[in-house]
Amino acid sequence: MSEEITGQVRTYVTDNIPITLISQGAEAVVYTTPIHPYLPIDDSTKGEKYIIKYRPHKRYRHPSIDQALTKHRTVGEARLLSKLSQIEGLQVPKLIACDVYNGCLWLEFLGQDLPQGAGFSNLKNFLWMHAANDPYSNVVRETLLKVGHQIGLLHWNNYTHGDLTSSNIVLVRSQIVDGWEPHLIDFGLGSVSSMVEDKGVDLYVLERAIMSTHSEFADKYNAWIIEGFSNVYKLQGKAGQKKLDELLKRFAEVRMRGRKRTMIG
Ligand SMILES: Nc1ncnc2c1ncn2[C@@H]1O[C@H](COP(=O)(O)OP(=O)(O)OP(=O)(O)O)[C@@H](O)[C@H]1O
Repeated sequence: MSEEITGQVRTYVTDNIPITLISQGAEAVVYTTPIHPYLPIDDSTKGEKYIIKYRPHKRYRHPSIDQALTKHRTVGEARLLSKLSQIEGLQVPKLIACDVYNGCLWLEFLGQDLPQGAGFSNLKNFLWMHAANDPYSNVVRETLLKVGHQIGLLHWNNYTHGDLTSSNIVLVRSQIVDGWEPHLIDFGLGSVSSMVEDKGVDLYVLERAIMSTHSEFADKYNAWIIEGFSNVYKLQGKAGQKKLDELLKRFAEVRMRGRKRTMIG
């Protein structure tokens, strides 16, 4: 199946653009390529990597519905990314190109391999790497505060992610200090929303993701994320504090509902 999909992507991007499969998820197939779609191959692009995210056709859907849905989701993600990149301080991949008709997005590649063979630098692997020797180290705390800050900026500006897992938070080594800069990726289910419910669900999804992979340290990790998140709202004065209280209340309600569901099954 993936061979067939890769063949399809090759016809869209042309044969002289090498692509390497890095992920095949429920919605999309993701490749890296060393070629920028518009810039020449010279010193400025040498050694760079770019992402091609492709939404394959779903055979079970009627072709015209499938095409409309693919177009809708590709445009939706591209539009959202370009709006989010205008929010000061919010870190998301840059949108490079968008082939709406064929369902392809070209994005900035973010992240790198973690030291000690700990895998790609998403939040999940980063926490695994630290779990073994120093789970509550300063770098873990600082990084989780920054993760919370990123989500706070997203929510304060009335956007939601829709699939906020620890794999959808990519860490990039800071150029300025000795630390990591979290970036939010995968806005396929993202939306413009001022609803506390949507925001509460985002926070709950991430809390669950951290609990399921790092249960021993999850209370502290989640508290640091919420601390970073809350700081964004508190900076907005009284209005921010009011919104924060409302949001955290709803988050607690979402969590309660989730618990009941788990107990009942
Ligand atoms: N801009 C990026 N930079 C680096 N890696 C990326 C980038 N975008 C996606 N990836 C990699 O590809 C994986 C899948 O991407 P993404 O989550 O956007 O697709 P998806 O099909 O919606 O995934 P899933 O169905 O697994 O949620 C990511 O977990 C990440 O490892």
